[in-house]
Amino acid sequence: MKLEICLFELISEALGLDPNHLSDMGCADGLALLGHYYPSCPQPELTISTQDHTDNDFITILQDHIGGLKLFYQDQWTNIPPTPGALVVNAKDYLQTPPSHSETNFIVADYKQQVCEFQHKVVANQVGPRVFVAAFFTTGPIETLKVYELIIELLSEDNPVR
Ligand SMILES: O=C(O)CCC(=O)C(=O)O
Ligand SMILES: [Fe+2]
Repeated sequence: MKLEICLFELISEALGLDPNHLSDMGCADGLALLGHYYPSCPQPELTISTQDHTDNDFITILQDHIGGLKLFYQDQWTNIPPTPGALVVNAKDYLQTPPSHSETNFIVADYKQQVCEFQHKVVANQVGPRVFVAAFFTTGPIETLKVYELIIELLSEDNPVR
């Protein structure tokens, strides 16, 4: 099974949906790849980070064996520790990675409680270069008139549309 299909199955199940729900919606239909090269930096403390941002996609899959990725969580910037051989799954709106679970690099937040804007950035590092390919699951580059609607199964009186 392809990794992205497996991930969207796990996310669907964690949200209490049918395992195929997110794939059937088309979340895995578009893939954009971006090569990243962060050179080693002799004085990281004098260097600004990348712009903080959220990814405009369903999920992003990253690898990080060096460190530098920071996530804005509970009003503070938190390091995402590098884990050789692991994949970091970064998600906009559907997921969240609480620091207490970050060693797993993949944790599903309660969509019903919180739909989060997932701000993150990358800071400079003395170690490097940090080189990898980021995989963005997005239908942005595909010409389509498809409209992604709310997942009504996740809405209730306690969790209305915000
Ligand atoms: O380099 C990283 O760890 C993250 C890169 C990133 O945030 C992005 O490509 O959107
Ligand atoms: Fe990003």
